[in-house]
Amino acid sequence: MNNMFSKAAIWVVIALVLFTVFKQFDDRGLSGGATPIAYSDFLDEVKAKHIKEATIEDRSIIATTVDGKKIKATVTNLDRGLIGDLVNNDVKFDVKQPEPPSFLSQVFISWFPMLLLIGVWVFFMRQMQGGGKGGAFSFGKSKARMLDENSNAITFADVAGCDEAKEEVQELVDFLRDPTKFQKLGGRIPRGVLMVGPPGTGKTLLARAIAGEAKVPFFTISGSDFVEMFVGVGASRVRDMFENAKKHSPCIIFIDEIDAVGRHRGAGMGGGNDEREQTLNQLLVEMDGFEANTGVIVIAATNRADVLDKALLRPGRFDRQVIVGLPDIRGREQILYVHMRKVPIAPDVKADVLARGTPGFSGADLANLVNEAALFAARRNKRLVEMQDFEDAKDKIVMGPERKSAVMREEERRNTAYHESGHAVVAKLLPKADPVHKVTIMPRGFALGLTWQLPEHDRVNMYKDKMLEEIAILFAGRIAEEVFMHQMSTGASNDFERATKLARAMVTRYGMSETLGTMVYEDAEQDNYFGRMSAKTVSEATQQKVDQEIRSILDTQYALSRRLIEENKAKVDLMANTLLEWETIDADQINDIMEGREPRPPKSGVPPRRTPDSNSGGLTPTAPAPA
Ligand SMILES: Nc1ncnc2c1ncn2[C@@H]1O[C@H](COP(=O)(O)OP(=O)(O)OP(=O)(O)O)[C@@H](O)[C@H]1O
Ligand SMILES: [Zn+2]
Repeated sequence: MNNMFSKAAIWVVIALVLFTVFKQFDDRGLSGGATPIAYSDFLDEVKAKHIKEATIEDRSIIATTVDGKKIKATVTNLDRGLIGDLVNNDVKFDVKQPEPPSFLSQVFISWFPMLLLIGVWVFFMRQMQGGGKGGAFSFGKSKARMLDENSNAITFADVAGCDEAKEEVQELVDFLRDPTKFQKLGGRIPRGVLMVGPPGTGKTLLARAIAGEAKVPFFTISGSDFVEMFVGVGASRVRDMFENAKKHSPCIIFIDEIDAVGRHRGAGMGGGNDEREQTLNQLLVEMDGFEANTGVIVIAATNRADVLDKALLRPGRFDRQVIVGLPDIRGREQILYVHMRKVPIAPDVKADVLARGTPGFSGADLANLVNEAALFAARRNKRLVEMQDFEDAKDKIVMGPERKSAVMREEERRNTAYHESGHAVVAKLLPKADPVHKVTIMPRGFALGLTWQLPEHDRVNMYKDKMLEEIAILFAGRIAEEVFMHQMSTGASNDFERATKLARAMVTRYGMSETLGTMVYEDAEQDNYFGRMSAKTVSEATQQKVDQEIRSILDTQYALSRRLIEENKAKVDLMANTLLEWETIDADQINDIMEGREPRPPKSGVPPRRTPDSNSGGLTPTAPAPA
């Protein structure tokens, strides 16, 4: 935007210069070449009879001396004696009417402000319409940078440690390679993919790798480039970018930091940001306007999906999410290998040891680690980068101010490890619970860790026993924290909320309560003009009974869960310590632990697909929508 101001400023300066030049020409002529002197000196000259002739014009008097010099002075009409002096001293003089300003400068003076206004107006109109192609008015042009298929050499081999994400985007590659073939087979292609993950986890890298694998052009732009001070610029940039992309299809448009434009609308009370809203609307319009065969895929990256406008996430827009989380221990090892290829590494360097010592590091941090280590080695005049250099680089990064908050604090990791172990052990012990498939303490979204259970059958009905067990499993995380860490974290609040909802649904919807019977005590919530309200269909007394019943379900399950944790302390402890070491453990290791054996080391490989759930302190299957 500075750009635009400086351009406007240049025009103003040019106009002013022209103006003064005209003015100069005007002043020339008569007085040209005369030496200005003080009025008193002029009077002295007159009295000394040095003046031959004089011309009085408006406020100035121009005179020629006897020796032919030209002088001028400013007169004042206070001096009523001037004419007398001139006559008495034999000066030949003349009085002239002030000359009207020249035609040119007259026009200029009267029209200049008008012209300026018109100029400014045209300027804004042009960029509002986004028509400002080329020339000085290119603000509406897209700022997207294009990498064509030849200059983008990134492939999946450069992206390490996020196999799940790679697997999820493989389909996009297949589509981009040959869109028409894909369509003949009836594949439904997502137009928009949202990559969600913390900073530096390789979202940009992965998007580039998709383009690289498919050998298609890659357009990249940051959400903040759209948000300009002037209304309409962002929208026209979006339009321009899509036009451009369609010409190069099949291709990828990558929008980094989509939250800069995509925050839900009307969030800022009192007007909000019109510009951003317009830009967002334009983006939605463009995405809706794609024909299915356009062959343009829009990939957007954000580290917070929760702040995005819901309209962006609707079908046909960014309806697919790919989670790019922080790498776990295996992932970190692989990322280190990728970056170590670029520097000469001494044989004593152990990537697996480094991976273990860098919990919470993102891909970008690890790339930085290798880089810093190489710098240490260079400063020490070594030919190869040794383990010591890596250790020093790691200390530097961990100690560095920018990393302190991001590297998971040890205390928090321990807490998460016990929390997740609690969920997992109780889930393993309860007969009807779904098998525990994987446990991790890698933070993802808002969750510090996750426990995955895979349902054996598709879930149609939830039976009462199973629901009760589920409540016990939900409680187990917090209980384990209490028992082992003697503290309670906020990570469990979501677990509690879900447990309560489940219990409430059992009593009021599914009629599973013995004391209250099978009557349904709650109407479905209704949407009315004032928002959501549930119609009251039960009496105060019944309502109290309902609350009591919910309370009693929760209490019983809490007690059950607590007993199981207390009786199986050794297992919870072993699992937590295994998690602290490996960060993610799978079904085999979990079984080892439950049978009291030392868990086998993890095998690397692609874990099965999962559904991301970003708002829980641990994922256990959700009940059939107790809204
Ligand atoms: N999974 C990975 N494998 C290899 N290198 C990685 C990986 N993740 C990150 N890196 C390194 O970190 C650098 C920065 O990553 P990138 O810009 O893709 O992160 P990002 O998720 O887009 O971050 P941001 O949210 O800050 O834009 C990459 O250029 C690469 O060198
Ligand atoms: Zn939990």
